[in-house]
Amino acid sequence: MTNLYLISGFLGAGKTTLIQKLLKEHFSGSKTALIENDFGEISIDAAILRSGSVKVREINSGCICCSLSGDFTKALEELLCELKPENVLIEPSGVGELSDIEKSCRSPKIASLAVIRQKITVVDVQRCHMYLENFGEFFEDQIHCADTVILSHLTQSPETICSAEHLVRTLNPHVRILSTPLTELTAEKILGTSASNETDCCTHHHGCTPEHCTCGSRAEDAFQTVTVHTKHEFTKKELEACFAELEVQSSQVLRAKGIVRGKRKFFELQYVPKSLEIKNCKAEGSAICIIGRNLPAEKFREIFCGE
Ligand SMILES: Nc1nc2c(ncn2[C@@H]2O[C@H](COP(=O)(O)OP(=O)(O)OP(=O)(O)O)[C@@H](O)[C@H]2O)c(=O)[nH]1
Repeated sequence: MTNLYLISGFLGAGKTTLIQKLLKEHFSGSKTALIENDFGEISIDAAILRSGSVKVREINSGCICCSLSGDFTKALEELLCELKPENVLIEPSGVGELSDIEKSCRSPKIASLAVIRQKITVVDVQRCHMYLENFGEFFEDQIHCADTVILSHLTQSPETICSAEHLVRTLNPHVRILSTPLTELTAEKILGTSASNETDCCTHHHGCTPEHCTCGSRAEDAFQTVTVHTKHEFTKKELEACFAELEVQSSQVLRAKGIVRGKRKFFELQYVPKSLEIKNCKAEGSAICIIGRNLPAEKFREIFCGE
């Protein structure tokens, strides 16, 4: 039996960061595969994770369990049959519903090949109240169905951490909450106690089965993505100025990420509201994916010298 680990969390919460840590510290010596689903035209996460050594299968656009439910179950089944991995890590898009992914993983075909070991949800303590208020249906489901919640972006005051913990507890009284910074948590601590039991933990039902799911249209109705392809060679300063302008043009950007060209190198861009990270990057790329509502696509193309 292959072990399945579901890693969910809202946009920008820290899923990929957690997966990178687990791959390095726990799964490196084992046959481990990763299924990635970015909400957008291209998968930035897959490009970043592929620059390591792990086998990555990506499913783009929409939500893996929903509009592409058949594709997801098929991709997972193929992967299980072809590779026979010991472990598969599944990262749904930030607007994927954990309950739906779980249902797909418990479908008869998959259940005969693999078993869910852990359902982990990463929760950004700085933004969780805002996300619950504005995107409750996606956010609640991810917490409600988790075995373990890892709190992220813990740089704020202890009160913020306490109120995030309280919010999580209200949505899922029995969940295990880890509130130590990710850098100080061991992989064993994260994966150690398998709280996952074989009963259907999730009482939230919205009438979808993996085969006939309507959630994809919900995610696609609620969120818009704009992908800007750009061959421009940026400096860090220029990129900072571009994102400052992006915030002027739209207050409804929830997430942006991309890989763009710099002078003789590539930059990985990670943006969540009010925070931009620019890192040197091994993977090559020339696109930025922006997620939010009522996005001015043309303005964004102008800002990033898009094609
Ligand atoms: N300060 C801080 N930054 C973090 C933490 N976790 C992740 N980040 C940063 O937040 C950004 C988004 O992190 P990702 O790991 O890509 O988030 P994600 O949940 O995979 O994002 P999507 O899949 O795009 O929704 C990156 O710049 C990370 O370096 C954390 O605990 N603290």
